Amino acid sequence: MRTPIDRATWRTLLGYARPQRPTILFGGALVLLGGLAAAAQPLAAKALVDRLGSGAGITGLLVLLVGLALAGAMVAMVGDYLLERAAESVVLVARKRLVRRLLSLRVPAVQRTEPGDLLSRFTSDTTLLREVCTHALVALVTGSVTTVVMVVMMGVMDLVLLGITLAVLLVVGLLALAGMPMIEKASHAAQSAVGETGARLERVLGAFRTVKAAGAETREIAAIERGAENGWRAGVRSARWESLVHGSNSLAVQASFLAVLAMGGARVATGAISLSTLVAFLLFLFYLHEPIGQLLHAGSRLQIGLAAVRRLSDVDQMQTEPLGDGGNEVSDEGGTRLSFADVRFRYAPDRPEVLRGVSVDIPASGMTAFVGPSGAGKSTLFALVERFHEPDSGRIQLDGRDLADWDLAALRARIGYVEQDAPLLSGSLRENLVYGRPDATDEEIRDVVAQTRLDSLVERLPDGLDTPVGHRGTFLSGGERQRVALARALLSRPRLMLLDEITSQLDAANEMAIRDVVTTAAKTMTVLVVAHRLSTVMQADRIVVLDDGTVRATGTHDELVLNDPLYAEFAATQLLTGEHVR
Ligand SMILES: Nc1ncnc2c1ncn2[C@@H]1O[C@H](COP(=O)(O)OP(=O)(O)OP(=O)(O)O)[C@@H](O)[C@H]1O
Repeated sequence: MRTPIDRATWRTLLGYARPQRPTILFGGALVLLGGLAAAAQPLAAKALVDRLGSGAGITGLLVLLVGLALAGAMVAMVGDYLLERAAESVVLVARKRLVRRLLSLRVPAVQRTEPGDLLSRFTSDTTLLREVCTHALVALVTGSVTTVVMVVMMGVMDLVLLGITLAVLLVVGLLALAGMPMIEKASHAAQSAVGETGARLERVLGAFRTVKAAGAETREIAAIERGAENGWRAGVRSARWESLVHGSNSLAVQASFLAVLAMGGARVATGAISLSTLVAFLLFLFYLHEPIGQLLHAGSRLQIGLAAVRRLSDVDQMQTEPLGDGGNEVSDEGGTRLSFADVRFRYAPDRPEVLRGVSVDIPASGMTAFVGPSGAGKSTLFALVERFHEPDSGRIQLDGRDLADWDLAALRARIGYVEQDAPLLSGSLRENLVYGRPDATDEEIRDVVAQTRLDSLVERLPDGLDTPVGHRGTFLSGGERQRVALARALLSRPRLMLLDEITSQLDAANEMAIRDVVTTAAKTMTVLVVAHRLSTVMQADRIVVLDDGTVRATGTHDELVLNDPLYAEFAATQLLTGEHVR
């Protein structure tokens, strides 16, 4: 039963093939020509038998037969190459389209997915389009045309024998039609299982040390094997239906061959048809095997392709945003004003409200520290400024303009963001440093490396700045990662700097140095820090105390200690320090 979704899937499938239309049409025409050349062979054979009977010369005909066979094969070969080429191009276009789509996804959309599953769509599902968009589509056309031509020829030979043939073929056709949707369903299940296994594997490799430390290898292997077995089962189910559909072709041709042989023999005996007609008819029947096989194969491949298109189209349904276009915009314009007015936000409708009416104005210069208990919503505020998420209500304004009115790339280009845990990207230290500003000069790099006290690390590394940092920066210590992340943000010279607990893993000497760097930075840009250390908090020009999604108080450390007993207690008991609260 075809539904509108199926039609949409079909349209998408054809959309993948559309850019390759000229090559597919030309290649398909050549393949069709090759097929027709093969179809003409029985006619030449019939003439040969007739001439043999009448004792006439057959050399010319033989040359024609050989010529036909050779020309047909050559033309089909070129056509095949063109289709293969188009097939590769289809995969390339599908991958380019998908990668643009994936990188355009909004943060919450990606957070709801499993990266491993998205990866399998890129690597595995696009490959399945290869054959489907070209060979299968062409085979559908060439198979149909060749079948029709052959059937007409066979009708010209003898209508009775054609009637017998068609009756047998009808049975096969019905069988095949019944099997097709099953192939699509099983193939979709097989691909989904590949995605699930990929996701599970990504989970393990992403937290490999945790898996090892927990001794969970055997459990994880079992889970991944179960997923792989599910994929195998679905693949076997698909293979079963495919063999049934393909096998029915041989069955049909053989059954009709026998029926035509018996009936044809009787008709030759009664003189209703000549022997050469029977031979030609049987040859047609024999050749018919090929286009029908093509049709059935194309049909089943198309089902597999439709399943892949469905999985690729899932990504099209996910929320996207405009792409960033380069890196940070270096600015010497100074800081930027930021204000939150009654901002409310929850991560999902079924989640509790994280921000419950946050209002605060942050002037264009100096350092503002956000403090508060774990889960108060500090990092969430930063995520809203970066527009990773949109507030449910209220307004956030940058330089007096609603964030929603900013061009997203321009907005993010003004912000330097060092997230909690400071994850790095695999690649060299240099690549990580210039990630937000690929055009940074060596001198600028040297400068931030010195500021963030990374120079001694660079000296120690075997290839200096060009030493790889490992997946997510695992070759570096937590404190080094934090300093690299800060250096990266500083190099971008943003107007607004968001620093989320960037000193949590630093020793006292490094922390002091970094604090000085941040204080200096706060002279030329707006710096917002989430801080758990009293020393950082005391350095701030103003402190915003967040508690349970609301602003409890704002002021300097001294003001707050005097006016807000809860802050005083919090500073004394919860901020990490050896220092005493004045
Ligand atoms: N992506 C997310 N999806 C759903 N809930 C989330 C998500 N991120 C954070 N939360 C929840 O939102 C609340 C606020 O988290 P947030 O990270 O903003 O707190 P925080 O004040 O920065 O805490 P910490 O000091 O521990 O970093 C927490 O209860 C957290 O569980």
